[in-house]
Amino acid sequence: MTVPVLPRLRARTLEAPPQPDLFDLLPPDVDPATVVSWVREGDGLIGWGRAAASTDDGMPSGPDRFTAAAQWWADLVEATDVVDEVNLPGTGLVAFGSFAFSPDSPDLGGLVVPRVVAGQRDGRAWVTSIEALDDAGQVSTQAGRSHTGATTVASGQGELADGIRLEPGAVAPEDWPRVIRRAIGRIEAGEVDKVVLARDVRAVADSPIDTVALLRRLAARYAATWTFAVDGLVGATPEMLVRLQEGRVRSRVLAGTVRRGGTPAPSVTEAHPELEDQHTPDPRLHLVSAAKELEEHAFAVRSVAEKLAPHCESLEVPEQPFVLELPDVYHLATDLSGRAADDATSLDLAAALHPSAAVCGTPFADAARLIDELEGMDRGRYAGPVGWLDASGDGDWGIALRCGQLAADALSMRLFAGGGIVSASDPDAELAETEVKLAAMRHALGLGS
Ligand SMILES: C=C(O[C@H]1C=CC=C(C(=O)O)[C@@H]1O)C(=O)O
Repeated sequence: MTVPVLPRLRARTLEAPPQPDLFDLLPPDVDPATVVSWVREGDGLIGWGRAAASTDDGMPSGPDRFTAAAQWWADLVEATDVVDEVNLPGTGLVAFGSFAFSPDSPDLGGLVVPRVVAGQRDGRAWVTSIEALDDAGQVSTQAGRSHTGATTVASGQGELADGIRLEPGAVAPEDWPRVIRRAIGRIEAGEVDKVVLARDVRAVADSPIDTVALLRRLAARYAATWTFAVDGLVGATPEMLVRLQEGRVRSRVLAGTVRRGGTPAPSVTEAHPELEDQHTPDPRLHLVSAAKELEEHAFAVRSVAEKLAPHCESLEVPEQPFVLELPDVYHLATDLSGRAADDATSLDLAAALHPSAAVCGTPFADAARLIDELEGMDRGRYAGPVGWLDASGDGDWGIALRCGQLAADALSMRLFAGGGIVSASDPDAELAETEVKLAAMRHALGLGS
């Protein structure tokens, strides 16, 4: 057995002036492959450089990927000297992470600690520099070369590669309705109640695709989502798997989608009196009244509530969903909140919740098997947890949706989109739903929405 030798780190957090745009702090010569992000409506965390990564230390694979990363983090926290003048969630030592959807994926993901993290929330801002120490407890020469000048305004960034084109992924779009029909057959045969199926599309470029350009475009158009980047996985997710901050637990569950501008059904529920004008061609009407959408949503909420409840002393689960408005789609959404009852970290909670019915299905083991059989691809870290945690265990973990995975040479990117399939699903509408969910990444790549 190889015992990983952890680096000794020193993390120092200082208060800093708030920034109109966190991405402006990225140094002009930043290595885009190291850029990490978790930003929503201007607040959040970004980072660059690499002080440590769980994958550098030989993490075990498969179902152990979360516990192995959690242990690595606990050991690293123990071995790090921290000076924190701000003391908020996200200050001091922070790791960003993303994890594979499936334990069988070759790309299992893990945690990464940047050299510099800049953060802001509610008018307070800070910069944390993280340096490796040598045996004598001095900053090592290599770490000394890291970027700490977080007030440098980045210039010359944000250029998109020319000539980006889209190519079919594992399943061609015209074949997708046939895959959905097979899934519906299996649902009707009683194998599963719901399965979430996803497809990929390849974006190919003539010159490297710039992570920072993608982030800036996503943050500008999808400000109400969490704009993320970890190890080349870049996107803007509207779904918060779990947030743990100062003992408070929250989760935003999404399931049930309609295109903005789609045709509504002519009925309404009491939960949305503002939609009572039945002559308004409002697609939200369809969302709040269609049995298919409500059923799909209820599956997803139940799966999160059941897994969160053992970790909470109280958990509020609203009876009715609300409609979340995004630039391209409306979603049915439910926000759950509670008080933590144990010492589970945000990463432990994310591991307990993954995979939720919003990305897998119910019952989950059968749905996972069906995904494997029908999708014909490895999801990689799409639909897995993505986010950050600090030394106290507080953190945010979203579900990696509306995203793409950059290839190591940055000359191509796999884009992903999926949807929940229940017995009442319409195969052609499901294809259209994946197309509209791909709009975020098409926009980020400068291909229109
Ligand atoms: C699987 C995806 O969306 C999930 C999240 C929100 C709504 C969903 C739906 O309505 O099917 C999906 O469960 C995706 O965006 O790739």
